[in-house]
Amino acid sequence: MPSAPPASEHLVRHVHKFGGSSLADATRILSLPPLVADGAASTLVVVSAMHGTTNALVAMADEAVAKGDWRAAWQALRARHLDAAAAIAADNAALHDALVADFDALREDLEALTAGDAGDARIARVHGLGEIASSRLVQAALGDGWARLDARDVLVVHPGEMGVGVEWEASRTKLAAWRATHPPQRIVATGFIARGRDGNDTTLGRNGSDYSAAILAHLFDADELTIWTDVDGVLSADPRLVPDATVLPTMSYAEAWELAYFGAKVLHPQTMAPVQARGIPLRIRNTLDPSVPGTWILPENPEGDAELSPVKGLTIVRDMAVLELVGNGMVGVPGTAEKLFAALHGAGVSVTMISQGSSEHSICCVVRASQVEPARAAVEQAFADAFADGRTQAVEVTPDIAVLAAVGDGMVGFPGVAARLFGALAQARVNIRAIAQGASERNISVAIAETDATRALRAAHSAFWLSPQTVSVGMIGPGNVGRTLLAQLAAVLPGLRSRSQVDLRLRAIANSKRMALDHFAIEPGDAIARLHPEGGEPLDLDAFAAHVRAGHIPHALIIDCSASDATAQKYPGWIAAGIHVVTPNKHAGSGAWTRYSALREAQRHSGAKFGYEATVGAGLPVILTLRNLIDTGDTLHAVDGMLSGTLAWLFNSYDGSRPFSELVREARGLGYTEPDPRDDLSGLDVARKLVILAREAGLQLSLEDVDVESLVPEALQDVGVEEFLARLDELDAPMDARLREAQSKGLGLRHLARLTRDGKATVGVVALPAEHACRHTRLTDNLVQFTTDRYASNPLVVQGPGAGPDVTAAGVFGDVLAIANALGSSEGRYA
Ligand SMILES: NC(=O)C1=CN([C@@H]2O[C@H](COP(=O)(O)OP(=O)(O)OC[C@H]3O[C@@H](n4cnc5c(N)ncnc54)[C@H](O)[C@@H]3O)[C@@H](O)[C@H]2O)C=CC1
Ligand SMILES: N[C@@H](CC=O)C(=O)O
Repeated sequence: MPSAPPASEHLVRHVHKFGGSSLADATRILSLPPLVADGAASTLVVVSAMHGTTNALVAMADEAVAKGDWRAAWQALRARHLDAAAAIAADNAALHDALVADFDALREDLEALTAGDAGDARIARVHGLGEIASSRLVQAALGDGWARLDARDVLVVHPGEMGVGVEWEASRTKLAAWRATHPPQRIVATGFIARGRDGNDTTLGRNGSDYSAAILAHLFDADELTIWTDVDGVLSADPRLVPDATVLPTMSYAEAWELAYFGAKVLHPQTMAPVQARGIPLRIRNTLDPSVPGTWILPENPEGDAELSPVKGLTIVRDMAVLELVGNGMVGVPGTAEKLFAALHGAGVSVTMISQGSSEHSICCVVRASQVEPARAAVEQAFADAFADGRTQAVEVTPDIAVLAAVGDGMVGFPGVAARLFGALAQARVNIRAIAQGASERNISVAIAETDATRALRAAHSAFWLSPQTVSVGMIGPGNVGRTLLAQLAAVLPGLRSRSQVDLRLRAIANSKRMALDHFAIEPGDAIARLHPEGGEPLDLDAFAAHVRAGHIPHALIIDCSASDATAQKYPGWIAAGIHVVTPNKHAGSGAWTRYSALREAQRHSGAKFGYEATVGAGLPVILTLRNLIDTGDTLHAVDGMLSGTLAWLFNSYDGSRPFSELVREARGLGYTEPDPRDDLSGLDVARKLVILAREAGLQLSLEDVDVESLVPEALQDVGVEEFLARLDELDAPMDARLREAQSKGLGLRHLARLTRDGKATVGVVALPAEHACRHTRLTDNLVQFTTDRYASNPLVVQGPGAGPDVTAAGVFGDVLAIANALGSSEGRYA
């Protein structure tokens, strides 16, 4: 850690550092000036090499040392820089000449390497040429009034065990000398390169420009350091692995250090120390979108920050191995740990994680896979005596390990963080091999099998960053009901998210032919467009379900708004896999008993819910009412009434003034009928509802047990839907005769259903007197009477609109919300 200077000098106010991605070509370089024109009177810009340049230079140096051919690569790199110079400042001959001289010097170094005249300084000079060249380009792009600082003239460093260390006093002296010959002005400085104590060229190590910028910010006593990159800031996890990773608005130096050390790529791990020593705020911003606020890295997290999540970020380090020293004779013996770690130190092995149970029977540590064999050999040698006399038994190595680290200042003194992490890993079936948490409580690390790494990271991330009521939703069947439900979701979801923890993410949509899957979320209002024309991909219900059941989202739910038996076939499997299912589709509830029992059995095992309230009475609470009666110990004697919205509307409207067929067409147009209206007219739809209610009441009823009167003439039973609709008027004469006969007796027609406790079920048209309750219904009203022990002489009645896209979609939505609400914990988000 550098020491703070005696007094604050503020030689520059603001240091900006641009990485290779911000310097990819002349266009990007020309876009930098506005980013540094922030009003600061004194500014220092630190640059990396142009994108890909350092890799090219390293490859050239390797090629030269191997006496291979580096000339074509040299030529290409030179041309790239001269082209960029021409694009940035065509008439700047000095810039052109300086670059030509740089590349001539590079060629001389490469020739020397080829000739066998190697040496670290020469190699470092080759590696660092990219920063020399890019600093010239950036200086030209920034225009007049910018001096160029070759960091080798100022920075003095030495190699150390923890990486390159800075010779602060020597560097300050050199800076003072440099400043004496350079009037105060704005400066462009090279990143990455420096001088060693011996005066030779050296570098700060790969990706060391962040570190350069932090050192220069410290030396110039800057007020602020901005590191410009190509991402929006520091993310809560690697977004390539965790699609829901979010940009962290703030973090502390300590958190940033832990995250960088444990593999977060956005910062070089050594960057923090120089800025921390002076408390210089560090900000990560995106050159591609400067409007994004980015991430502030500050001495302390702002107050209230931990309420967002006690864990700031999660990282995964792969290619690790667990090394465990096991021995009965180690218990209570002082010095064992010292001996073990001294042996590892002696072998140059870096230890990432240490864990020892209080029994002291074994000490376990995690090391890089590439170092595990030297580590094993060193430990075996150090404990040779203990092995010989049996005090230690084995050095066990478990390969293919990854370390998952959860980092956050907010974990300090916050109960339940470890429980949440371990709970999430357990739920994702990730076995933990070793655990380490320092007394700082800022980092919990777990060693897991490398094959579990991505799953573990996603599960842990969702546990800390997503609401426990985040649900990955897939919707099948955007027809009358489905389309209306999408509109309801579009209207309600934004408010729902802001006033509750329920976070429904529509991630998949399918019709009978195609499906569209989205990693994040589809706006409900855009969902249908995603399928048209020929959008998405061919429908595959298994792939659809697998996508909905994303590992990184806590819960999954499929809404089936089709009338398809094929989709209903899938419910038991989906429910067994933990996917909740909500549907107005009656096939599963009323279909084959074996499938129905399989579905219920799957529910018992997985705990996933099956919401099918809308299958009876659309949005009315019919199933809920019956379930409450049964669950509270009542006994059902009978259910009877009107269970078809379509037939209710037809018989409420049919007075002989218009043909029956015309009314059927109108009911279809209003979205009351089933996709095939014969399902209504044949009584099948009502029979399905009776079966659903019977099963809910504990009766093993099936469709074939229901005595159904059909209104569909035999000749129309087996034709296609279109032909049936074309020949609808064949219904008119028989219906007309029936109506007239009823009217002649002062009666009116109604479609009724009845189920009794002995399993007798009937469905059909009945002529009723004017005083009958079913004659006092309106439009699509369903009227369902439950006669029970408690409601014996005066049945409990549920009445109201029983068909139509609006009320049905609302019934489906109600089921979805009931499930999502039940997923929440009563303890609050992170309590
Ligand atoms: N309309 C209403 O008032 C009520 C309807 N229901 C039920 O709601 C469901 C939907 O009814 P509507 O929206 O009127 O039907 P619809 O015919 O307008 O829409 C059905 C949708 O399902 C899709 N689909 C059909 N077969 C499919 C398959 N094999 N795989 C995937 N998708 C498939 C179609 O592409 C279409 O998007 C039906 O099960 C119906 O019984 C339940 C209560 C009331
Ligand atoms: N077609 C059905 C719709 C609801 O289940 C009806 O009319 O009742």
